[in-house]
Amino acid sequence: MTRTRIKICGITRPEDALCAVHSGADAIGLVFYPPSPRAVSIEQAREVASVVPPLVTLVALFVDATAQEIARVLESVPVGLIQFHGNEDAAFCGQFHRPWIKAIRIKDDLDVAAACGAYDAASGVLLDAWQEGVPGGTGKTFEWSRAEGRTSLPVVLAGGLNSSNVGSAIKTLGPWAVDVSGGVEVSPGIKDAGKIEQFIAAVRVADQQRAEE
Ligand SMILES: O=C(O)c1ccccc1NCC(=O)[C@H](O)[C@H](O)COP(=O)(O)O
Repeated sequence: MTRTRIKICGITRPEDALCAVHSGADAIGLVFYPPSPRAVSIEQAREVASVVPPLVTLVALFVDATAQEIARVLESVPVGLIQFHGNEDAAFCGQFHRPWIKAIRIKDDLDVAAACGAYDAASGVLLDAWQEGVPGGTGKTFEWSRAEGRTSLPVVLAGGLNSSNVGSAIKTLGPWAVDVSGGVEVSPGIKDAGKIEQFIAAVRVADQQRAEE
């Protein structure tokens, strides 16, 4: 049975990281983008990292940060994967000797195959909703079928997911992983244990249904 991997993004507190991990999350996302209400400092990130056990991936998310800013985080925080969420090109993303994924925001007129193809050296692409002036964490979905068969890279599906819609998202696209932030929150950056558990349970139900098809 394919087990859809689960990333809980925008974690700011160790207790939320622990809750996500104990509920079955595979990855914890830390937002290093100061304008975000979910942004963490290096100190906060280290506190979160200190409770994350081995074999759970800590993902550091940047939006058009400088190479120096990114290097400073990588020196201090045990980051397993970098998520680039801005206008970074593939050469920039590849310079940190760390696995990385690139967020592709699905605007109406976007050629999804070409946009993903520009990052074929990535470990995967994170497909997210597009909203003018908001680089991520929008709480919005996009038309998942638009991404069907458009890339051979592993797909991390994001954007407006929650326990009610993640099952149909998995059924439509069969992504390698799903990513959620707002759908498991009480308020930006503060996660809800019950919502995390429900989200992960919904992913497992969808996995089971796919296996039985
Ligand atoms: O979460 C943020 O505030 C954020 C800000 C700027 C760029 C990216 C951001 N989050 C990226 C994520 O990985 C989110 O999980 C993804 O966009 C989905 O968010 P949501 O729609 O709230 O589930």
